[in-house]
Amino acid sequence: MSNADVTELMTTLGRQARAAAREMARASTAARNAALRALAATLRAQTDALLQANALDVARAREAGLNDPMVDRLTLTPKVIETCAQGCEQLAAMPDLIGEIIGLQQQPSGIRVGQMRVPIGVFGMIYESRPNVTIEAASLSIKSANACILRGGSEALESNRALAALVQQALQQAGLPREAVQLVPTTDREAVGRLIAMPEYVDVIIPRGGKGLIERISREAKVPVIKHLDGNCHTYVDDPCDLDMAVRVTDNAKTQKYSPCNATESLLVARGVAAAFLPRIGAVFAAKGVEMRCCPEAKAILKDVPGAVLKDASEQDWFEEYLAPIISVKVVAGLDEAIDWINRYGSHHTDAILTTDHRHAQRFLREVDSSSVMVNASTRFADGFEYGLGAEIGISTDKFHARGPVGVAGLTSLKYVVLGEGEVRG
Ligand SMILES: NC(=O)C1=CN([C@@H]2O[C@H](COP(=O)(O)OP(=O)(O)OC[C@H]3O[C@@H](n4cnc5c(N)ncnc54)[C@H](OP(=O)(O)O)[C@@H]3O)[C@@H](O)[C@H]2O)C=CC1
Ligand SMILES: N[C@@H](CCC(=O)OP(=O)(O)O)C(=O)O
Repeated sequence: MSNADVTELMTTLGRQARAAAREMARASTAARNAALRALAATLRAQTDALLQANALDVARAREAGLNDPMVDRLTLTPKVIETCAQGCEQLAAMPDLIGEIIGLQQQPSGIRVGQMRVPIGVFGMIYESRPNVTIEAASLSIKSANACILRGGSEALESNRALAALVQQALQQAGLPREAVQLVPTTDREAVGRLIAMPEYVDVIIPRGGKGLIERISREAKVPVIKHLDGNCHTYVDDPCDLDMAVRVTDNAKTQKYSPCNATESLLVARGVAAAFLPRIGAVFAAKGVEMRCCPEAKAILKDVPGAVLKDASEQDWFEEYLAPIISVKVVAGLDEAIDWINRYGSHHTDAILTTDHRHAQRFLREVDSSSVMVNASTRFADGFEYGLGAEIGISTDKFHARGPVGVAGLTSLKYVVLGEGEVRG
Protein backbone atom coordinates (compact mmCIF):
# COMPACT_ATOMS: atom_id res chain seq x y z
CA MET A 1 0.00 0.00 0.00
CA SER A 2 1.21 3.52 -0.70
CA ASN A 3 1.53 5.91 2.23
CA ALA A 4 -1.43 7.91 0.88
CA ASP A 5 -3.58 4.76 0.83
CA VAL A 6 -2.58 3.88 4.41
CA THR A 7 -3.43 7.41 5.54
CA GLU A 8 -6.83 7.21 3.83
CA LEU A 9 -7.53 3.78 5.33
CA MET A 10 -6.60 4.84 8.87
CA THR A 11 -8.52 8.11 8.61
CA THR A 12 -11.62 6.16 7.61
CA LEU A 13 -11.18 3.70 10.50
CA GLY A 14 -10.65 6.60 12.88
CA ARG A 15 -13.69 8.54 11.73
CA GLN A 16 -15.88 5.45 11.97
CA ALA A 17 -14.53 4.58 15.40
CA ARG A 18 -15.24 8.07 16.73
CA ALA A 19 -18.85 7.90 15.52
CA ALA A 20 -19.28 4.38 16.92
CA ALA A 21 -17.86 5.45 20.30
CA ARG A 22 -20.65 8.00 20.70
CA GLU A 23 -23.26 5.33 20.05
CA MET A 24 -21.57 2.88 22.40
CA ALA A 25 -21.48 5.47 25.20
CA ARG A 26 -25.27 5.72 25.11
CA ALA A 27 -25.96 2.03 24.42
CA SER A 28 -27.83 0.16 27.14
CA THR A 29 -26.21 -2.42 29.40
CA ALA A 30 -28.59 -4.99 27.95
CA ALA A 31 -27.48 -4.30 24.36
CA ARG A 32 -23.78 -4.54 25.21
CA ASN A 33 -24.32 -7.77 27.13
CA ALA A 34 -26.43 -9.14 24.27
CA ALA A 35 -23.53 -8.46 21.88
CA LEU A 36 -21.18 -10.38 24.18
CA ARG A 37 -23.53 -13.35 24.38
CA ALA A 38 -24.06 -13.28 20.59
CA LEU A 39 -20.29 -13.26 20.16
CA ALA A 40 -19.94 -16.31 22.41
CA ALA A 41 -22.58 -18.14 20.37
CA THR A 42 -21.06 -17.27 17.00
CA LEU A 43 -17.55 -18.22 18.15
CA ARG A 44 -18.87 -21.68 19.00
CA ALA A 45 -20.93 -21.97 15.81
CA GLN A 46 -18.04 -20.85 13.59
CA THR A 47 -15.27 -22.83 15.27
CA ASP A 48 -14.47 -24.83 12.11
CA ALA A 49 -14.22 -21.71 9.94
CA LEU A 50 -11.97 -20.06 12.53
CA LEU A 51 -9.71 -23.10 12.65
CA GLN A 52 -9.43 -23.02 8.84
CA ALA A 53 -8.44 -19.35 8.81
CA ASN A 54 -5.96 -19.99 11.61
CA ALA A 55 -4.44 -22.95 9.75
CA LEU A 56 -3.42 -20.54 6.94
CA ASP A 57 -1.60 -18.33 9.45
CA VAL A 58 0.06 -21.28 11.17
CA ALA A 59 1.24 -22.79 7.86
CA ARG A 60 2.71 -19.45 6.76
CA ALA A 61 4.37 -18.96 10.16
CA ARG A 62 5.99 -22.41 10.02
CA GLU A 63 7.24 -21.73 6.50
CA ALA A 64 8.73 -18.46 7.71
CA GLY A 65 10.54 -20.38 10.48
CA LEU A 66 8.66 -18.95 13.48
CA ASN A 67 9.82 -20.71 16.66
CA ASP A 68 7.61 -23.21 18.53
CA PRO A 69 6.50 -20.94 21.42
CA MET A 70 5.42 -18.25 18.90
CA VAL A 71 3.52 -20.83 16.81
CA ASP A 72 1.94 -22.08 20.02
CA ARG A 73 0.65 -18.57 20.81
CA LEU A 74 -0.59 -18.17 17.24
CA THR A 75 -2.52 -21.44 17.19
CA LEU A 76 -6.27 -21.54 17.76
CA THR A 77 -7.72 -24.81 19.03
CA PRO A 78 -11.35 -25.70 19.86
CA LYS A 79 -10.35 -25.32 23.52
CA VAL A 80 -8.92 -21.82 23.02
CA ILE A 81 -12.07 -20.77 21.12
CA GLU A 82 -14.30 -22.23 23.84
CA THR A 83 -12.32 -20.34 26.49
CA CYS A 84 -12.84 -17.11 24.50
CA ALA A 85 -16.59 -17.82 24.31
CA GLN A 86 -16.77 -18.47 28.04
CA GLY A 87 -14.83 -15.26 28.67
CA CYS A 88 -17.46 -13.29 26.72
CA GLU A 89 -20.26 -14.89 28.73
CA GLN A 90 -18.48 -14.18 32.00
CA LEU A 91 -18.06 -10.53 31.04
CA ALA A 92 -21.75 -10.32 30.09
CA ALA A 93 -22.67 -11.63 33.54
CA MET A 94 -20.53 -9.10 35.38
CA PRO A 95 -22.05 -5.89 36.76
CA ASP A 96 -21.95 -2.86 34.46
CA LEU A 97 -19.61 -0.17 35.77
CA ILE A 98 -20.58 2.38 33.13
CA GLY A 99 -22.77 5.19 34.44
CA GLU A 100 -22.15 4.25 38.08
CA ILE A 101 -21.92 7.34 40.30
CA ILE A 102 -19.66 7.14 43.33
CA GLY A 103 -18.94 9.37 46.30
CA LEU A 104 -21.93 11.68 45.88
CA GLN A 105 -21.69 14.24 48.69
CA GLN A 106 -23.59 17.40 49.46
CA GLN A 107 -21.37 20.51 49.66
CA PRO A 108 -21.98 23.58 51.89
CA SER A 109 -23.35 25.42 48.82
CA GLY A 110 -26.09 22.80 48.45
CA ILE A 111 -24.78 21.15 45.29
CA ARG A 112 -24.14 17.42 45.36
CA VAL A 113 -20.80 16.35 43.82
CA GLY A 114 -19.85 12.84 42.79
CA GLN A 115 -17.99 10.95 40.07
CA MET A 116 -19.46 8.98 37.18
CA ARG A 117 -17.65 6.12 35.48
CA VAL A 118 -17.54 6.67 31.71
CA PRO A 119 -15.85 5.00 28.73
CA ILE A 120 -12.59 6.50 27.48
CA GLY A 121 -13.92 6.75 23.91
CA VAL A 122 -11.69 5.16 21.27
CA PHE A 123 -8.61 3.11 22.05
CA GLY A 124 -6.10 1.75 19.58
CA MET A 125 -4.31 -1.43 20.51
CA ILE A 126 -1.18 -2.97 18.97
CA TYR A 127 -0.41 -6.49 20.13
CA GLU A 128 1.38 -9.72 19.42
CA SER A 129 0.38 -12.58 17.10
CA ARG A 130 -2.01 -14.21 19.52
CA PRO A 131 -5.54 -14.27 18.03
CA ASN A 132 -7.37 -14.90 21.31
CA VAL A 133 -6.19 -11.45 22.42
CA THR A 134 -8.42 -10.05 19.64
CA ILE A 135 -11.47 -11.48 21.40
CA GLU A 136 -10.33 -10.41 24.88
CA ALA A 137 -9.74 -6.85 23.66
CA ALA A 138 -12.98 -6.71 21.66
CA SER A 139 -15.10 -8.09 24.50
CA LEU A 140 -13.61 -5.73 27.08
CA SER A 141 -14.13 -2.85 24.69
CA ILE A 142 -17.82 -3.74 24.24
CA LYS A 143 -18.38 -4.22 28.00
CA SER A 144 -16.72 -0.87 28.76
CA ALA A 145 -18.80 0.91 26.04
CA ASN A 146 -15.74 2.01 24.08
CA ALA A 147 -14.85 1.69 20.42
CA CYS A 148 -11.49 0.23 19.46
CA ILE A 149 -9.13 -0.19 16.52
CA LEU A 150 -7.12 -3.40 16.82
CA ARG A 151 -3.76 -4.04 15.18
CA GLY A 152 -2.66 -7.61 15.93
CA GLY A 153 0.64 -9.21 14.96
CA SER A 154 1.14 -9.71 11.23
CA GLU A 155 1.41 -13.51 11.49
CA ALA A 156 -2.19 -13.63 12.81
CA LEU A 157 -3.87 -11.56 10.09
CA GLU A 158 -6.15 -14.26 8.62
CA SER A 159 -7.29 -15.42 12.07
CA ASN A 160 -7.89 -11.86 13.19
CA ARG A 161 -9.88 -11.02 10.06
CA ALA A 162 -12.15 -14.01 10.72
CA LEU A 163 -12.54 -13.16 14.41
CA ALA A 164 -13.20 -9.47 13.78
CA ALA A 165 -15.92 -10.35 11.25
CA LEU A 166 -17.68 -12.39 13.95
CA VAL A 167 -17.36 -9.56 16.46
CA GLN A 168 -18.93 -7.13 13.99
CA GLN A 169 -21.73 -9.59 13.25
CA ALA A 170 -22.46 -9.92 16.99
CA LEU A 171 -22.49 -6.13 17.45
CA GLN A 172 -24.93 -5.74 14.58
CA GLN A 173 -27.16 -8.50 15.95
CA ALA A 174 -27.40 -6.58 19.24
CA GLY A 175 -28.29 -3.33 17.43
CA LEU A 176 -24.88 -1.78 18.04
CA PRO A 177 -22.54 -0.20 15.45
CA ARG A 178 -20.29 -2.70 13.65
CA GLU A 179 -17.50 -0.12 13.67
CA ALA A 180 -17.28 -0.27 17.49
CA VAL A 181 -14.60 -2.92 16.92
CA GLN A 182 -12.42 -2.57 13.82
CA LEU A 183 -9.33 -4.43 12.73
CA VAL A 184 -6.48 -2.78 10.85
CA PRO A 185 -6.67 -4.95 7.73
CA THR A 186 -3.02 -4.57 6.69
CA THR A 187 0.32 -5.62 8.11
CA ASP A 188 1.96 -2.44 6.80
CA ARG A 189 3.64 -0.87 9.84
CA GLU A 190 2.94 2.56 8.38
CA ALA A 191 -0.63 1.97 9.60
CA VAL A 192 0.71 1.78 13.17
CA GLY A 193 2.41 5.12 12.58
CA ARG A 194 -0.94 6.64 11.57
CA LEU A 195 -2.93 4.97 14.36
CA ILE A 196 -0.74 6.54 17.04
CA ALA A 197 -0.91 10.01 15.52
CA MET A 198 -4.65 10.69 15.14
CA PRO A 199 -5.66 12.48 18.36
CA GLU A 200 -8.86 13.65 16.68
CA TYR A 201 -10.03 10.02 16.42
CA VAL A 202 -8.08 7.98 18.99
CA ASP A 203 -8.03 8.84 22.72
CA VAL A 204 -5.45 6.37 23.95
CA ILE A 205 -2.99 3.83 22.52
CA ILE A 206 -2.30 0.50 24.18
CA PRO A 207 0.91 -1.08 22.87
CA ARG A 208 1.46 -4.65 24.07
CA GLY A 209 4.83 -6.03 23.08
CA GLY A 210 8.59 -5.74 23.31
CA LYS A 211 11.04 -2.86 23.48
CA GLY A 212 11.20 -2.11 19.71
CA LEU A 213 7.47 -1.45 19.61
CA ILE A 214 7.50 0.72 22.70
CA GLU A 215 10.47 2.76 21.49
CA ARG A 216 8.60 3.65 18.30
CA ILE A 217 5.41 4.48 20.15
CA SER A 218 7.22 6.63 22.71
CA ARG A 219 8.93 8.51 19.88
CA GLU A 220 5.97 9.03 17.56
CA ALA A 221 2.72 8.85 19.52
CA LYS A 222 0.61 12.00 19.60
CA VAL A 223 -1.97 10.50 21.97
CA PRO A 224 -1.61 9.20 25.55
CA VAL A 225 -0.14 5.71 25.82
CA ILE A 226 -0.70 2.88 28.32
CA LYS A 227 2.38 0.70 27.90
CA HIS A 228 2.15 -3.07 28.26
CA LEU A 229 5.81 -3.94 28.27
CA ASP A 230 8.14 -6.87 28.84
CA GLY A 231 8.30 -8.76 32.12
CA ASN A 232 11.69 -9.33 33.74
CA CYS A 233 9.94 -10.79 36.80
CA HIS A 234 11.79 -11.84 39.96
CA THR A 235 11.15 -14.39 42.65
CA TYR A 236 13.11 -13.61 45.84
CA VAL A 237 13.57 -16.46 48.32
CA ASP A 238 13.99 -14.78 51.69
CA ASP A 239 15.63 -15.81 54.95
CA PRO A 240 13.56 -17.07 56.74
CA CYS A 241 11.19 -18.97 54.47
CA ASP A 242 9.34 -22.26 54.16
CA LEU A 243 11.69 -24.17 51.84
CA ASP A 244 9.11 -26.69 50.60
CA MET A 245 6.77 -23.84 49.64
CA ALA A 246 9.66 -21.90 48.06
CA VAL A 247 10.59 -24.85 45.81
CA ARG A 248 6.95 -25.36 44.77
CA VAL A 249 6.26 -21.69 44.02
CA THR A 250 9.58 -20.98 42.28
CA ASP A 251 9.11 -24.05 40.08
CA ASN A 252 5.63 -22.88 39.07
CA ALA A 253 6.75 -19.27 38.51
CA LYS A 254 9.45 -20.40 36.06
CA THR A 255 8.23 -23.59 34.42
CA GLN A 256 4.40 -23.64 34.34
CA LYS A 257 4.65 -21.78 31.00
CA TYR A 258 7.79 -20.15 29.62
CA SER A 259 6.42 -17.61 27.12
CA PRO A 260 4.16 -15.24 29.14
CA CYS A 261 5.42 -11.92 30.37
CA ASN A 262 4.60 -12.89 33.99
CA ALA A 263 6.93 -15.93 34.11
CA THR A 264 9.86 -15.50 36.52
CA GLU A 265 13.10 -14.76 34.69
CA SER A 266 15.39 -14.13 37.65
CA LEU A 267 15.76 -15.94 40.97
CA LEU A 268 17.27 -14.13 43.96
CA VAL A 269 18.15 -16.17 47.05
CA ALA A 270 19.11 -14.85 50.50
CA ARG A 271 22.58 -16.06 51.52
CA GLY A 272 21.21 -17.58 54.76
CA VAL A 273 19.05 -20.13 52.90
CA ALA A 274 21.05 -20.50 49.67
CA ALA A 275 22.93 -23.70 50.66
CA ALA A 276 19.65 -25.41 51.63
CA PHE A 277 17.42 -24.04 48.84
CA LEU A 278 19.52 -23.85 45.69
CA PRO A 279 20.38 -27.58 45.34
CA ARG A 280 16.66 -28.43 45.67
CA ILE A 281 15.39 -25.97 43.04
CA GLY A 282 18.49 -26.74 40.96
CA ALA A 283 17.43 -30.39 40.79
CA VAL A 284 13.94 -29.39 39.66
CA PHE A 285 15.34 -27.13 36.94
CA ALA A 286 17.86 -29.78 35.86
CA ALA A 287 15.05 -32.33 35.49
CA LYS A 288 13.04 -29.88 33.35
CA GLY A 289 15.98 -28.75 31.22
CA VAL A 290 16.04 -25.17 32.55
CA GLU A 291 19.45 -23.55 32.04
CA MET A 292 20.71 -21.55 35.03
CA ARG A 293 22.83 -18.42 34.45
CA CYS A 294 24.48 -17.86 37.80
CA CYS A 295 26.51 -15.46 39.89
CA PRO A 296 29.75 -17.13 41.10
CA GLU A 297 28.31 -17.89 44.57
CA ALA A 298 25.17 -19.57 43.20
CA LYS A 299 27.25 -21.55 40.68
CA ALA A 300 29.50 -22.89 43.43
CA ILE A 301 26.47 -24.16 45.39
CA LEU A 302 24.80 -25.66 42.30
CA LYS A 303 27.87 -27.29 40.74
CA ASP A 304 27.20 -30.80 42.11
CA VAL A 305 23.52 -30.97 41.11
CA PRO A 306 23.31 -33.88 38.62
CA GLY A 307 22.33 -32.77 35.10
CA ALA A 308 22.31 -29.05 35.92
CA VAL A 309 23.12 -26.77 32.97
CA LEU A 310 25.06 -23.91 34.56
CA LYS A 311 26.50 -20.80 32.89
CA ASP A 312 28.08 -17.63 34.20
CA ALA A 313 25.61 -14.75 34.17
CA SER A 314 26.73 -11.61 32.34
CA GLU A 315 25.58 -8.12 33.32
CA GLN A 316 23.08 -8.29 30.42
CA ASP A 317 21.54 -11.47 31.87
CA TRP A 318 20.19 -9.57 34.88
CA PHE A 319 18.14 -7.39 32.51
CA GLU A 320 17.04 -10.25 30.27
CA GLU A 321 13.48 -11.46 29.60
CA TYR A 322 14.16 -14.96 28.21
CA LEU A 323 10.60 -16.25 27.58
CA ALA A 324 12.37 -19.64 27.47
CA PRO A 325 13.71 -22.39 29.78
CA ILE A 326 16.51 -20.16 31.07
CA ILE A 327 16.70 -18.39 34.43
CA SER A 328 19.28 -16.08 36.00
CA VAL A 329 20.23 -16.95 39.60
CA LYS A 330 21.84 -14.63 42.15
CA VAL A 331 22.68 -14.97 45.84
CA VAL A 332 21.98 -11.73 47.74
CA ALA A 333 22.81 -10.67 51.29
CA GLY A 334 19.15 -10.32 52.22
CA LEU A 335 16.03 -8.20 51.83
CA ASP A 336 17.71 -4.81 51.26
CA GLU A 337 19.91 -6.07 48.45
CA ALA A 338 16.97 -7.95 46.90
CA ILE A 339 14.78 -4.83 46.82
CA ASP A 340 17.58 -2.65 45.40
CA TRP A 341 18.38 -5.33 42.79
CA ILE A 342 14.77 -5.71 41.60
CA ASN A 343 14.25 -1.96 41.34
CA ARG A 344 17.48 -1.66 39.34
CA TYR A 345 17.29 -4.63 36.97
CA GLY A 346 13.57 -5.47 36.87
CA SER A 347 11.03 -4.15 34.39
CA HIS A 348 8.46 -3.00 37.01
CA HIS A 349 6.06 -5.76 35.91
CA THR A 350 5.64 -8.42 38.64
CA ASP A 351 7.91 -9.49 41.50
CA ALA A 352 7.41 -11.86 44.44
CA ILE A 353 8.95 -12.52 47.86
CA LEU A 354 8.75 -15.96 49.48
CA THR A 355 9.11 -15.43 53.22
CA THR A 356 7.81 -16.28 56.69
CA ASP A 357 8.80 -12.87 58.08
CA HIS A 358 5.80 -10.52 58.19
CA ARG A 359 7.91 -7.36 58.38
CA HIS A 360 9.99 -8.41 55.37
CA ALA A 361 6.78 -9.05 53.42
CA GLN A 362 5.43 -5.60 54.31
CA ARG A 363 8.67 -3.89 53.28
CA PHE A 364 8.78 -5.78 49.97
CA LEU A 365 5.19 -4.76 49.17
CA ARG A 366 5.92 -1.11 49.85
CA GLU A 367 9.41 -0.74 48.44
CA VAL A 368 9.42 -2.79 45.23
CA ASP A 369 8.26 -0.46 42.46
CA SER A 370 6.33 -2.90 40.23
CA SER A 371 2.79 -3.15 38.90
CA SER A 372 2.16 -6.31 40.96
CA VAL A 373 4.08 -7.24 44.11
CA MET A 374 3.35 -10.62 45.66
CA VAL A 375 3.96 -12.43 48.91
CA ASN A 376 4.25 -16.23 48.88
CA ALA A 377 2.64 -16.63 45.44
CA SER A 378 3.74 -17.41 41.90
CA THR A 379 4.38 -14.46 39.56
CA ARG A 380 2.31 -16.39 36.97
CA PHE A 381 -0.81 -15.16 38.82
CA ALA A 382 -0.39 -11.65 37.35
CA ASP A 383 -3.36 -11.97 35.02
CA GLY A 384 -6.74 -10.24 34.71
CA PHE A 385 -8.73 -13.45 34.89
CA GLU A 386 -6.81 -14.67 37.97
CA TYR A 387 -7.36 -11.25 39.63
CA GLY A 388 -11.13 -11.50 39.11
CA LEU A 389 -11.36 -8.90 36.31
CA GLY A 390 -13.07 -11.31 33.90
CA ALA A 391 -10.52 -10.78 31.12
CA GLU A 392 -7.57 -8.54 30.44
CA ILE A 393 -6.26 -6.16 27.84
CA GLY A 394 -2.80 -7.01 29.16
CA ILE A 395 -0.56 -6.01 32.02
CA SER A 396 0.20 -2.33 32.15
CA THR A 397 3.74 -1.52 33.21
CA ASP A 398 2.87 2.18 33.25
CA LYS A 399 1.91 4.07 36.39
CA PHE A 400 -0.81 6.14 34.66
CA HIS A 401 -3.69 5.66 33.92
CA ALA A 402 -3.90 1.96 34.74
CA ARG A 403 -1.27 -0.23 36.39
CA GLY A 404 -1.07 -4.05 36.36
CA PRO A 405 -3.72 -6.26 34.70
CA VAL A 406 -6.16 -4.00 32.82
CA GLY A 407 -9.82 -5.00 32.75
CA VAL A 408 -13.04 -3.04 32.23
CA ALA A 409 -12.25 -0.38 34.85
CA GLY A 410 -8.88 0.33 33.18
CA LEU A 411 -10.73 1.25 29.98
CA THR A 412 -12.86 3.85 31.73
CA SER A 413 -12.33 7.13 33.50
CA LEU A 414 -14.23 9.11 36.11
CA LYS A 415 -15.82 12.42 35.39
CA TYR A 416 -17.31 14.71 37.99
CA VAL A 417 -21.05 15.12 38.09
CA VAL A 418 -22.69 18.00 39.91
CA LEU A 419 -26.37 17.87 40.85
CA GLY A 420 -27.99 21.12 41.88
CA GLU A 421 -31.37 22.66 42.50
CA GLY A 422 -30.65 26.10 41.09
CA GLU A 423 -27.75 26.96 43.43
CA VAL A 424 -25.44 29.85 42.35
CA ARG A 425 -21.91 30.55 43.55
CA GLY A 426 -21.69 33.46 46.00
N1 LIG B 1 2.72 -6.55 29.52
C1 LIG B 1 1.93 -7.34 28.81
O1 LIG B 1 0.72 -7.40 29.02
C2 LIG B 1 2.46 -8.18 27.72
C3 LIG B 1 3.76 -8.03 27.25
N2 LIG B 1 4.21 -8.80 26.23
C4 LIG B 1 5.60 -8.66 25.79
O2 LIG B 1 5.68 -8.72 24.37
C5 LIG B 1 6.90 -9.29 23.95
C6 LIG B 1 6.69 -10.49 23.05
O3 LIG B 1 5.79 -10.28 22.02
P1 LIG B 1 6.28 -10.03 20.50
O4 LIG B 1 5.26 -10.55 19.58
O5 LIG B 1 7.67 -10.50 20.35
O6 LIG B 1 6.28 -8.45 20.51
P2 LIG B 1 6.59 -7.42 19.36
O7 LIG B 1 6.85 -6.13 20.06
O8 LIG B 1 7.61 -7.90 18.40
O9 LIG B 1 5.22 -7.34 18.51
C7 LIG B 1 4.02 -6.91 19.09
C8 LIG B 1 3.23 -6.08 18.07
O10 LIG B 1 3.90 -4.84 17.84
C9 LIG B 1 4.14 -4.67 16.44
N3 LIG B 1 5.41 -3.95 16.28
C10 LIG B 1 6.61 -4.30 16.81
N4 LIG B 1 7.53 -3.38 16.51
C11 LIG B 1 6.91 -2.42 15.77
C12 LIG B 1 7.35 -1.20 15.15
N5 LIG B 1 8.60 -0.78 15.24
N6 LIG B 1 6.43 -0.47 14.46
C13 LIG B 1 5.15 -0.89 14.37
N7 LIG B 1 4.69 -2.03 14.92
C14 LIG B 1 5.56 -2.79 15.62
C15 LIG B 1 4.18 -6.07 15.88
O11 LIG B 1 3.87 -6.01 14.52
P3 LIG B 1 4.50 -6.99 13.41
O12 LIG B 1 3.56 -8.13 13.35
O13 LIG B 1 4.54 -6.17 12.20
O14 LIG B 1 5.86 -7.42 13.88
C16 LIG B 1 3.07 -6.73 16.70
O15 LIG B 1 1.80 -6.38 16.22
C17 LIG B 1 7.58 -9.73 25.23
O16 LIG B 1 8.52 -8.76 25.60
C18 LIG B 1 6.43 -9.81 26.24
O17 LIG B 1 6.79 -9.67 27.59
C19 LIG B 1 3.43 -9.77 25.64
C20 LIG B 1 2.15 -9.96 26.07
C21 LIG B 1 1.58 -9.20 27.14
N1 LIG C 1 -2.61 -13.03 30.58
C1 LIG C 1 -1.36 -13.76 30.43
C2 LIG C 1 -0.20 -12.86 30.65
C3 LIG C 1 -0.01 -11.92 29.45
C4 LIG C 1 1.01 -12.45 28.44
O1 LIG C 1 2.18 -12.55 28.70
O2 LIG C 1 0.61 -12.84 27.23
P1 LIG C 1 1.53 -13.57 26.11
O3 LIG C 1 2.92 -12.99 26.15
O4 LIG C 1 0.84 -13.26 24.88
O5 LIG C 1 1.55 -15.02 26.45
C5 LIG C 1 -1.46 -14.99 31.30
O6 LIG C 1 -0.72 -15.21 32.22
O7 LIG C 1 -2.32 -15.75 31.01
